[in-house]
Amino acid sequence: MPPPAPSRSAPASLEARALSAWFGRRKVLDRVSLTMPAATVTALIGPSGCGKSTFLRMLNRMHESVPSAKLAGEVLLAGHDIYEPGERVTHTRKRIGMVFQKPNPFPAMSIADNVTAGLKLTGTRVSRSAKADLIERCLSRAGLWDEVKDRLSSPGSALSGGQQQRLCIARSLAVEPEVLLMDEPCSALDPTSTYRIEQTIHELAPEVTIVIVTHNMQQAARVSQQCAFFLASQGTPGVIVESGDTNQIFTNPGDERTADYVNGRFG
Ligand SMILES: Nc1ncnc2c1ncn2[C@@H]1O[C@H](COP(=O)(O)OP(=O)(O)OP(=O)(O)O)[C@@H](O)[C@H]1O
Repeated sequence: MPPPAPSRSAPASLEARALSAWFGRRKVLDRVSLTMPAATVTALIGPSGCGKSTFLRMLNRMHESVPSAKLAGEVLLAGHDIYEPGERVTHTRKRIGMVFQKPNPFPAMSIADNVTAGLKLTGTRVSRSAKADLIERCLSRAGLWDEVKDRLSSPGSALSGGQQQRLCIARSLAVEPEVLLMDEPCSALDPTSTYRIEQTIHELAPEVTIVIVTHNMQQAARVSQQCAFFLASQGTPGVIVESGDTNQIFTNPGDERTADYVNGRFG
């Protein structure tokens, strides 16, 4: 059994207000607004190139790390704009974690050290005695503890792709984020590993607000409570055509383009 220590952070709401994005002079998103309620899973869906990843990367200030990138608009985390002057990027990234498409554990670092790797980067102090508990708790929350508890000092590279992705989730959880962003976290994984990650998302959802980009419509339907459909038609910047309850988006969407996309008629 994992240690009983509860999560120190509570899930927070996230709200994008009129977010626009540019790469150089090219505008790729136009005034996109979306509320992502606390403790829910929001799936971002839409054809390739419509701006889903760019939108996701603006939610924790990763977009601005691209030299040519610009943005306008606001992102409210629990009501406060993360882009307000004086807001520190490291503080935002601690509160809003990210899991990428390709699992990226530190290959030579042990499984245990991978879990705690983010603590130093974000300036989070944990006593030596609390560290072991934290490692067990995060690996348990990421659904990996039972598979690795007897080999915590093995390198991260010794794990399968799906296990590596769950290790990355554990690493994100170690700094107790209030929101977890996931950019196609299963696209490099086999169906069994995908199923295991989806289970992990289900288990985490009450404790962490999750926003996930996925190309897999079945996955969006399985894991999310809310869905936003992005589209960029004929070279115009991406917009959200429709967002709302996942069940409604899949069974009774309000826009014909949404119906065509979720039914596989394009994209
Ligand atoms: N670093 C970059 N420099 C220049 N243009 C970029 C960069 N990253 C993305 N773009 C462009 O911005 C637009 C949106 O890309 P983005 O990756 O956000 O779309 P997406 O919907 O996530 O696509 P996919 O589903 O294929 O991952 C695309 O036209 C893309 O070519």
